[in-house]
Amino acid sequence: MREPLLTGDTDHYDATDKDIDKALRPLSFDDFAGQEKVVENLKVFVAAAKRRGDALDHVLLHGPPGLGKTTLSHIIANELESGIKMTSGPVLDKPSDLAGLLTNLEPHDVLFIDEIHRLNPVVEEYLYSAMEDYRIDIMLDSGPNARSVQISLSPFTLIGATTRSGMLTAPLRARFGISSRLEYYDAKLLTSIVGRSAEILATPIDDEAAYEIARRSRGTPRIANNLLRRTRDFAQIKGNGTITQDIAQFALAALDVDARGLDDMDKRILTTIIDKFKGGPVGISTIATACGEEGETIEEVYEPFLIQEGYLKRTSRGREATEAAYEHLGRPMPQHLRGNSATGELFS
Ligand SMILES: Nc1ncnc2c1ncn2[C@@H]1O[C@H](COP(=O)(O)OP(=O)(O)OP(=O)(O)O)[C@@H](O)[C@H]1O
Ligand SMILES: [Mg+2]
Repeated sequence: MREPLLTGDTDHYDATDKDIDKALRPLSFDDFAGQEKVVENLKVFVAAAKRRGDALDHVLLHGPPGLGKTTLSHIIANELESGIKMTSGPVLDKPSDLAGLLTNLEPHDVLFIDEIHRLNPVVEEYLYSAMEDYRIDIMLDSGPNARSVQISLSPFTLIGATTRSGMLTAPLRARFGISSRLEYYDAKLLTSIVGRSAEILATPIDDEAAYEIARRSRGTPRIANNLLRRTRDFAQIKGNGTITQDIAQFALAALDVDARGLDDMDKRILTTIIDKFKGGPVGISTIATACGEEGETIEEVYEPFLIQEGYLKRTSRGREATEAAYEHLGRPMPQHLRGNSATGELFS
């Protein structure tokens, strides 16, 4: 089976791939390409907190997968010269799991909670006082002996990461003093990321090849790095080790990544809407069933890019394929769909 380029974290890689991942991860703000506004602001907040001797305010990082949320969290901890403890929403089953983590934090440490939109509501409740007052109330015993004790915590920074900021509850969102949205990277930035990664991997790569990989990476550094690793395999087996443009094009075609960076699932989503649902509008769950993919994954992973690139439109009645989608897939667009007449967008 083809290695999934988009979904999931790095669990499915073998050990060497994990090691490579680690090696490619930027460790300081200066190594981190792009997201200038986010990074500039974070630099100021980190410097100010350090100068005052305070813990950095809580940070929410949101945006599509693979854009650098986890990476930035490590960088923030590094720049704060603090420790970092990592966990994720679904893992924190009970309040005691959270209490265990919180009570082990040193002053100014970072607690990173990935997928924070998937916190158990009971655990989330406990997080409120921890974030606000650096204390938690723990229930000891149960039944008639039940009593609550208050535990003070070290001042700490919670960094929450999510691909679905819309799913965060209002009280939780309100407790983050800093909220940063990561955006897709342009091809130029990704070219420099590919160049840097190739250098770390000691793989020679031509400029055109780096650009070729970059522009087909769905604006996502994780994908750029994955495609680089796979093209490097092709260069070593089919070529002389150097990633040339020819090798890059060959490898990307073999990986089913098309000229605009759309992969198999992207294309499946668009062809489903066009061929099975006359271009839409069609609901996300219907698309999901027809494509054999989770609706949540489509919304989180695929749709944001397809919308940004102008292949897909979100309307009140569902998703619609755009003229660009018809064109890209080589399908004639029905006359009645031209000029948005079917979407009601002209008048909304
Ligand atoms: N700005 C950047 N410069 C260089 N490399 C980057 C940058 N952002 C991300 N990367 C690379 O992309 C990979 C994926 O980034 P990261 O794991 O931080 O994404 P994420 O936003 O946490 O994704 P997910 O939502 O899936 O958890 C990292 O291993 C890192 O090497
Ligand atoms: Mg992550």
